[in-house]
Amino acid sequence: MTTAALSPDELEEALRTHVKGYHHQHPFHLRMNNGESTREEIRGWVANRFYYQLNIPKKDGAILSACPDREVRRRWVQRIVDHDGTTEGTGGIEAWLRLAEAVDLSRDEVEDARHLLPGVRFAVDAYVNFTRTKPWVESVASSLTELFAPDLMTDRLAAFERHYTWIDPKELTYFRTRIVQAPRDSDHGLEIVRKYCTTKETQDAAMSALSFKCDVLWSMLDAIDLAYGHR
Ligand SMILES: O=C(O)c1cc(C(=O)O)c2c(n1)C(=O)C(=O)c1cc(C(=O)O)[nH]c1-2
Repeated sequence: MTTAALSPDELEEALRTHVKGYHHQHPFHLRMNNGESTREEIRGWVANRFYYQLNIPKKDGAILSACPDREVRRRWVQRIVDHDGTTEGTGGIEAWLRLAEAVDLSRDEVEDARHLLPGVRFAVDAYVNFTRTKPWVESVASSLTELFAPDLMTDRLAAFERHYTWIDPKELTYFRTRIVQAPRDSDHGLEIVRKYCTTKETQDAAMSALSFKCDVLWSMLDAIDLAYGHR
């Protein structure tokens, strides 16, 4: 650890090294992208990931409520619109439910959380609680796992189209949309962290926030792997 504050470019570089703890390397994802997942594993993953999707707008609402910067709020609010949609049948959560139907889960069984694993619930709740209790810039830093998401989603989309042909490819809209939205979101998050984290203390906090978030995503997959993984 250095003692002096980093320049914005050095900080960005340090944040990007967190890719080494990102969940694209989790054995469950490696198998999924290799075409080795069973239908049961895919269904278990889709049903459980729904709880993450459902909670993203709540954590973005927590960030908005703590953010004093009007210009940031004007842009950040778009994330809630992206996930919740503006009318019935629109938005990311709806797209995820359509993915669930495409893997032969009913909307009911996904929405009533009957498949939700305790470990996934704890991990997702920890993320929302983090954003409710930590300084808003740290919460923004925690969202920067999105820097690494597009590559994983691009690989996932290709893997689904190639290996899991039992899933209607037109119901993979969620991933196609996020591949476009995530870079826009992470650019904004990065801009905020570069601007506000100018001391060693705030930079260390941003780094810890991003590690914490990598752990949230990793823990979700640990729980899913333990429950559904065929090894
Ligand atoms: O499927 C994935 O691997 C993945 C990862 C992440 C991420 O890295 O945080 C997000 C998403 N998906 C996602 O769909 C999403 O909407 C999202 C929002 C956020 C966030 O922290 O604000 N991360 C992610």
